[in-house]
Amino acid sequence: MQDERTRLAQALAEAVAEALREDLAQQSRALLVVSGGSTPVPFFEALAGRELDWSRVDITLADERWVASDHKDSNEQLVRKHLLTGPAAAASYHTLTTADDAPEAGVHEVSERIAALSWPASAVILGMGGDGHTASLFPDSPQLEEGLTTEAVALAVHAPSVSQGRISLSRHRLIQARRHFLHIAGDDKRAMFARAFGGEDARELPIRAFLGEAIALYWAP
Ligand SMILES: O=C1O[C@H](COP(=O)(O)O)[C@@H](O)[C@H](O)[C@H]1O
Repeated sequence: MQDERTRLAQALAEAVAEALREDLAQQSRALLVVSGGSTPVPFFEALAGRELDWSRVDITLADERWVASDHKDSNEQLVRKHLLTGPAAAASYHTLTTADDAPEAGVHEVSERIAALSWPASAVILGMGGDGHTASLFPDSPQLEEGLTTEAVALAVHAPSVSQGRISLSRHRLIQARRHFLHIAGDDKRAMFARAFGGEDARELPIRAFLGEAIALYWAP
């Protein structure tokens, strides 16, 4: 099982590295949007070693927990530890947090920072939680409707199912990419993906809001 996840991570890393190389041949900078959580670690490690001109790559996250960057739940910490190493250490990372106490206070500054990057992104890699959430667009969040419909770059998010406030890029912003990938692992995620694929209501399973786009599924047991 672990071998299959490692192979999957390597295949995804090669596809994303190739996307970045292709775009960097045509433009001065390329943007990569990655997800947090636990699934991306082997992908980050595989991608970090790929040879390309990382000094012209900007990296940001699809979503972040509103915690300090050295907090164990910080997605940024995950990126710094597992992706911004080796050749990829030359990339520029753009944080989704500020020094403010709450995401509502920081969302404007974050949105301006992220809007200034080279959109459309070369690649957006989404994850999916066991409840069908993606980025921080949670089915039980009062901000879900806003996240699915706003044309703003990002929004502050709270949900009963998660303890920390969050910031998430909006659906509108996340679909602004040349390539989309969905990276998931495990039989429970496959079953959730099949359920999502078989229905339409993104308010029930937010990942559905991205399945109408061309999205490459990377799954391993
Ligand atoms: O909370 C989050 O969850 C999803 C899925 O994470 P995983 O650990 O089940 O892979 C992730 O895509 C998102 O970025 C993260 O903040």
